[in-house]
Amino acid sequence: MNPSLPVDLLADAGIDETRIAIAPGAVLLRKFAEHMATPMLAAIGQVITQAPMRHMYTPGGRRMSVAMSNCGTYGWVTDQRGYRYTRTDPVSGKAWPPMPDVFREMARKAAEQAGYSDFNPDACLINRYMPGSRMALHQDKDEHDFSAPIVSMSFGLDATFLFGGPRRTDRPQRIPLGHGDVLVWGGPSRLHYHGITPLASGNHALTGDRRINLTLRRAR
Ligand SMILES: O=C(O)CCC(=O)C(=O)O
Ligand SMILES: [Fe+2]
Repeated sequence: MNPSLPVDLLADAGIDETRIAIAPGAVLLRKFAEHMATPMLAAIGQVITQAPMRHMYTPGGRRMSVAMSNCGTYGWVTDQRGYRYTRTDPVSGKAWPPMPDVFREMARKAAEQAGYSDFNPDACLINRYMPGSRMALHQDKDEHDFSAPIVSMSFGLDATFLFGGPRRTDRPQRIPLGHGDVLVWGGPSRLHYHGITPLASGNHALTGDRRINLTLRRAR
């Protein structure tokens, strides 16, 4: 089977169905990372042997249903002291594992496709969703500079991404995300509220009973 064939036929017909505008500054790149899923999942496996996935606690004391780890110069953490980026993993006291080149390059290419040149992420959050795991509507606003976009990659089970507006009360769009899909948002939508509805159970050939998300950002 040649999975790229239907896309090529669409491209020949002048239809670019893989690149979908979501909002000003926000683009969904369907299956953009699919061809690199196997090496990327292997790289995630390497990272989490050094910085194991863990359930963090919100500043309000709630255990997050999503398990997380990080790689890159900075890692995003949350505990009773608040949401922030750290250079070291609070569990081990060691630096976060380096960001695999394959993550950095995929993120850079996706950002470019979405109209953001020279994206240079210094932080990669790894999110693991099991059935029932969710992420409530929030803004990504712990970064110092909002000029860089966010690049978010999905692997494994399908999810429903909620993409809202600049106010928490703005009614979100429901965007189905599948294996290999990459969502990029920045510019006018950089601070838009977003989240993930509770993951449905299922089985994926590469990830089994879970969804893995990589969220790449410029923290500093
Ligand atoms: O899992 C996702 O697709 C979204 C993750 C997210 O919004 C975040 O980690 O800030
Ligand atoms: Fe987010």
